[in-house]
Parts: sequence; structure tokens; C-alpha cells
Amino acid sequence: MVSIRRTFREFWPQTHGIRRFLVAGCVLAIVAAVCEVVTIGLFGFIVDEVLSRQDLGAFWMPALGWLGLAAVSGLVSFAGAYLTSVGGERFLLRLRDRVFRHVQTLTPDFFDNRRLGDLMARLTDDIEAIEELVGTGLVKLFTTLASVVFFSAAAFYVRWDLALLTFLLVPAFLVVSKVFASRFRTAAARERLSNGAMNSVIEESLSNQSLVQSYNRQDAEAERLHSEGRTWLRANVAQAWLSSLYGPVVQVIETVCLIAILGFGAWEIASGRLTIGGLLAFAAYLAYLYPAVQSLGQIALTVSEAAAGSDRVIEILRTRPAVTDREGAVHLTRRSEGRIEFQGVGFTYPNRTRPTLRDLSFAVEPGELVVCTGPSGVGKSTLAKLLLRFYDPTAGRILLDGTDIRDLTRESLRDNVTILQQENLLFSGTVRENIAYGSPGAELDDIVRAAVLADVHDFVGTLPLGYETPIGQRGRLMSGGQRQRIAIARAILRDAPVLVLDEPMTGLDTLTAARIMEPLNRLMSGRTTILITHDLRSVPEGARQVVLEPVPRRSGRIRIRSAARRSMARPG
Ligand SMILES: Nc1ncnc2c1ncn2[C@@H]1O[C@H](COP(=O)(O)OP(=O)(O)OP(=O)(O)O)[C@@H](O)[C@H]1O
Repeated sequence: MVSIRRTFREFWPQTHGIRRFLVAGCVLAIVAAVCEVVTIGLFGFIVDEVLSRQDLGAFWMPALGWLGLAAVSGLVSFAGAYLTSVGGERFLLRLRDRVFRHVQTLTPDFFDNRRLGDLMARLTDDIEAIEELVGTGLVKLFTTLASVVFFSAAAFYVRWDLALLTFLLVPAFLVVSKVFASRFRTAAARERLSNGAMNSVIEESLSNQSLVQSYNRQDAEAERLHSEGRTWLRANVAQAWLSSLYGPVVQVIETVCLIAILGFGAWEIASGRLTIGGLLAFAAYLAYLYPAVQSLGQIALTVSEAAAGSDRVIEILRTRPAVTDREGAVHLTRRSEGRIEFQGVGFTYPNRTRPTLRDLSFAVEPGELVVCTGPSGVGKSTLAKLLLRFYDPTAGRILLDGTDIRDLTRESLRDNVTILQQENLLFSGTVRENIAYGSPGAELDDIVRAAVLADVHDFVGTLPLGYETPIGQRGRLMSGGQRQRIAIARAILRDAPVLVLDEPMTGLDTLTAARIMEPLNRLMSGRTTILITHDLRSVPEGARQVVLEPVPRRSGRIRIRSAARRSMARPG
């Protein structure tokens, strides 16, 4: 119950503007139910007035009425179902957009600590489950409730005492559905969890297929999926067991009811207090009423499933980004000059106790190139993450043109800093789209100019569709050097005053590295550049160096102080 209330509080406002579809769906479904009630009344009338009395003349009017009602009922059922789906789908779209937008405000740290497949399950299946509760589920609940009310009212109208007898069994339905719903919720929560785990295994294995195959790990991966699949199977079987059992249990209660009614009805007919038409109409109302009551129980089961999904989505929505814009943060409208200064910067990753950086101070003048070196794992890439505000320093500050970067909006800060990462991140679009990724709306001429400067234009000329050639998922149809040059073209086109190159030569052989050097120099010229590398091949002569030293392992109080001095970056 708490989950359901929480789900509605969280997601109901999102149905604003869509509610008319849902309301229309409800109203139309209710009209269809009313048509059915009247139709059954006509059926009782035909039995008593036409069949029992063998009077064909009395047949035509109710028959025509029946036909008319069937047409109206068909039409409104169709329109109701259609409008409900439109409303539900629009709600789903909105919901997914909201969660995805929120997820993108979270710092990369969030993604580093989560399994991608599980996040994907939350953005797809779990969101659909919420829609089935708050959107279409609500319509179903209202229309089913309306059917229950109408069919029971009609049953009471025909014979209140018989109806009352029937209703004595309603508590039995309620007890059954309550017992089932709580068990179903536990099974559903397990199913959601295991669905996420299974998706994670599929995602990890498929995205690392070249590693899997080259290390002959196919069987191990298949076993991993099989084991997650088994857990999923168990959760689903538990769900199936409950939902399959629910129907027969309810049916037994229904049958007891029907037999009691028929027996009582036969006695009433024999004593002349009830017509056959009356009894048949009554039985028909019950035949409609019971499935409606049964589907109320089914709705309770779906609600349990949706609540399990919704908990998982709300958990994501409640996660706050580790870094946010400060109140009154300045949005840089002009291009920054590009003066960067680290002042006594210290940083510890949120899930670590040992600091990665301590008391790091250095400055880079506009247009200057500074090379940042140091052994692997010393925190060079961390420095880039701090400059882009993926994290905030735990001590000290970083200035851009003399302003603390925490006083700038993240958007305007990042507009002024381009990073070229170790692993070149390309999307599965075309060459053109990838070069223009950081500069939406760039003209083809500008894209080509950037490609020429990045020394990739000639290569693009050899591709079957030139700039319109798809580059494969994550650019896998390109070589490492080609990917790197496309990334350089992207950075050139973006034209930000500050540039961070994080190991631009990683994975490239000497020859390719040498070829990259020239476009890199073109990219760096005139920009403040921090070149992170432990590969001194790529260090241009005469460039100033900042050497990072590891923060020592054991951290007694006195050692920390001496460590602080030792780990200070010193210009080379
Ligand atoms: N998201 C993270 N959470 C916790 N620790 C992290 C995270 N990212 C990096 N680290 C740790 O921080 C330290 C510095 O990592 P960083 O990537 O900055 O090193 P680096 O100097 O760039 O190394 P390399 O030259 O090998 O790329 C490492 O010990 C690493 O294990």
C-alpha cells in the first residue's frame, strides 16, 4: 500500500494533459458496460415475452434494440480501448523521458558504480510497469469497479434477495485476493531484480564479445547468463504459480455461488415467484459480475508487480547528482580566456578512504601547453574529471579565468573545455554526425574543414558513403587511429578555449602516434592545453611539465603532512 501511494504521489502529476484520454477511456468503457446491462435485460424480456409465450410479434422491437445496443457498445469499446492506449503510451513516453533526463544529470560516478543492464531494465520494463499501474491500470480499475457496481445493481433489481445471497460470498473473494496479492508482490520484486541482473549479463557479454571470444570464455558467459536466467525462471514460475492458481480458486467460489443460485431459483420458479427469463437474466448478470470481480483481484496482482518496478525507478529518481550548479551560479556568455589554476586541490573518491590527489597547485596560462605526467593510477585522469566538474575537489579550488569553477554553471564551464578521452567515444551514427557531436547544427563545410585539419578528410573520401558512412557501434568499424582523428576533428569543430587531452596516444603504434601528432598540434595551437600522458613520446619539446606523485599508502598523521609536501605537483 505504501509503495502504491508513493507511486501515485511521484508519477500522477506526470499525467497532466493526458488525463483527458484516460477519462475518455473510462467513460466510454462504462458506457459499454451500461449497454451490456441493458442488453441482458432485453434478453430476459425476450425469454419471458417471446419464447415462453411463443409470441413472435413481441420479438422485433427488443431484437432491434439489442442490435442497436451491440453497435453502440462495439463502437464505444473500440474508442475507449484506443484512447486509453493513446493516453497510456503518451504517459509512458513522458515517464521515460523524465527518468532518462534525470539519469543524465547524475555524475559519471553513478554509472561507474552501477550495472548498465540493470539501469536499462529500469528505464524500460520497470517504467512500463508504472504505466500499467498509473495509466491504463487506473482506467481498468475504474471500469472494472463500474462493471461490478452496474451488474450487481442489475442483479439486485431483478431479485434483491437472490443478489444478497450471492453477495455473502464476496468476502471470500476479498480474502483470496489479499492472500495472493502479498505473495505476488514478493515474487514480482524478485522477478524485477533478477530481470535487471540478467540484462546486465547480456549487456556486458555482448559489448565485450571480442574479449569473450579471444579468451574462449563463451561457455563461462553462457553459464553466467544461464544462472541468472534460472533465478529469473524461478521468480517467474512463482508468479505463474500464483496467477494460475488464482483463477481456479476464484472459479470454485463462483461455481458454489451459481449452483446455490440455480437451486434457489428453481425453487422460486416452482413456487411462481420468479420467471425463467428473470432467472436467466440474473444468472447472466452474475456471469458478467464474477469475471469483473475476478479481474479486480487480477488488478491487485498487477499493482503488486508495478509497485515493485516503481520502487526501483523511484530509487533512481531519488539519487541526487554528486555535483550541482550552485544557487546564483554564473553562466559564462563570452568565450573564456582559458586561464586555469589548481589551488591546493585535494580529492578523495566518494567510495574510497585514501585520497587520490592532495595539495595539487599549478596554473596554465591562456594558450599555454602543460604536460601532466606521473605513474599509472596517480590521479591524472581524475584531474580532468575535476576540471569538468564530474566531481568537486574535497579541498582547494580550481579557477577558470580567476573564477572558482563551482561558481559557474556546469553547462557554460563545459562549453569552454573540450576533453579528448583515452578511449575515444564515438556514437553509432555517421562520420558527419560524430564530428558534429559537440557542435549541433554545424555546416558541412565546417565539418570538412575540421576533418582536413584533423587529417581525416582523405580517409573519409575512401569510405563508401563519405561523411554519411556509418561508423558502427562505438566506431568499431574504424581503426584506433581513425577513431582518434575523428575525435580530434570533433574537438577542432567545437573550438573551446581549454583543451584536456587524456592519453591521446593510448593504444596507437609509434607510426600512427606520429601521424596523430600533427593534427593534435593543430588542435592545441592557440588553446590552453593540459596534456595528460605518461608517454613522453608525445610531449612537445619545451613544454612545461607537472609531475604527479602518488599519495603514500600508509597515512599516519605525520606521514600525511610529509606526504602532502611530497605529493605536491611541481612544475618540471
Ligand atoms: N570512479 C572511481 N571511484 C573510485 N576510485 C577511482 C575511480 N576512478 C578512478 N579511481 C581511482 O583513482 C586513482 C586515480 O585514477 P586515475 O584514472 O586518475 O589515474 P591515472 O593517473 O589517470 O592513471 P592511468 O595513467 O593509468 O590512466 C586510481 O587509483 C583509481 O583506482
